[in-house]
Amino acid sequence: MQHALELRDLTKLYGTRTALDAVSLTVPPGSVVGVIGPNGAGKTTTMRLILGLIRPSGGSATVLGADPWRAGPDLRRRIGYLPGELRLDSRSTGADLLEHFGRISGPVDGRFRSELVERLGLDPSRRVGTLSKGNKQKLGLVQALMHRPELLVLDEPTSGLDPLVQREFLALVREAKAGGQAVFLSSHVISEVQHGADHVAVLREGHLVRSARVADLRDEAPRSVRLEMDHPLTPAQARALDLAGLEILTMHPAPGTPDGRVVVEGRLSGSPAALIPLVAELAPQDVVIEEPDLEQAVLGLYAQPVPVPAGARRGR
Ligand SMILES: Nc1ncnc2c1ncn2[C@@H]1O[C@H](COP(=O)(O)OP(=O)(O)OP(=O)(O)O)[C@@H](O)[C@H]1O
Repeated sequence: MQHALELRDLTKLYGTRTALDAVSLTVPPGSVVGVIGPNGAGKTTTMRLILGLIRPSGGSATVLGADPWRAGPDLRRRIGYLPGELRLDSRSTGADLLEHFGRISGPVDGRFRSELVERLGLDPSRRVGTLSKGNKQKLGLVQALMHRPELLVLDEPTSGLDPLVQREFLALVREAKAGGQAVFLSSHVISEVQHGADHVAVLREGHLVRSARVADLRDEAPRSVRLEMDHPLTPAQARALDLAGLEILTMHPAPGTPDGRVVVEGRLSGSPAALIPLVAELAPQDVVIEEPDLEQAVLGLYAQPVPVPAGARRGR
């Protein structure tokens, strides 16, 4: 199957500063890849390279089988792009702008455009200059989605949107995916990537520090565990729990329990399968095993040392 998007050792230098260093990544049709990373990680640079707005210093981006730097408007029409900073003519109404973008990226199915406007709650009769940040963002999303492009490139798509509209956006992403469209989105919001993407790419200082299925990253993420017991753990019991992957962080008397209950708090790495029978044997009064904390897993990647640069290549 041909990938909708294929980055191979993609590198971008601004002067001597390496904004992106040998990043390789693929996005098959009908899938959603979320790229996440701290400020300045290279997310926007990657998107601008995919759009052919800037030229790579090394490596390549292949977008729907073409080189975006050399391709013309025909390729552009097959992509829906939401830039991080929308620059729109403030005197035009939303409807005028959608007409205008439709002429460039069309053909546009008018009924689908109206559906998007309605689902995102956009008032297209208002002049852009009078719209709030979130309402401008809705306009940007409608123009990116309305021609049902084969590839969607969305830079921080939910920025400024209220939670209900965010939810609608995630539903639209799921529908796009089900219809075979490929989606490449950037986000600072880990939960958005968790709920919207199949695959996550973590960028840091221009390096791809992790590329994994969201489900795999989630399985590896730590979970908080809390046991409430009527006796403290013996050293042998603590060792057994440790061997099952539970790092015990605290063990203290439970507040508000005069009968001497003890609360054990710990962090579990990996699956709880080995832990559960041990916990059952301890017969605790209460057990809480939290959902895996993807945010902790990703923030951990932000903090790790960046690999030694592979050596950015100039020229093509
Ligand atoms: N036109 C430019 N000239 C020089 N340096 C640039 C330019 N654009 C980006 N950079 C630098 O490239 C690096 C990557 O920037 P980029 O905007 O791609 O990051 P980002 O991940 O999108 O960050 P943010 O989350 O803050 O939007 C940064 O160090 C940035 O300062």
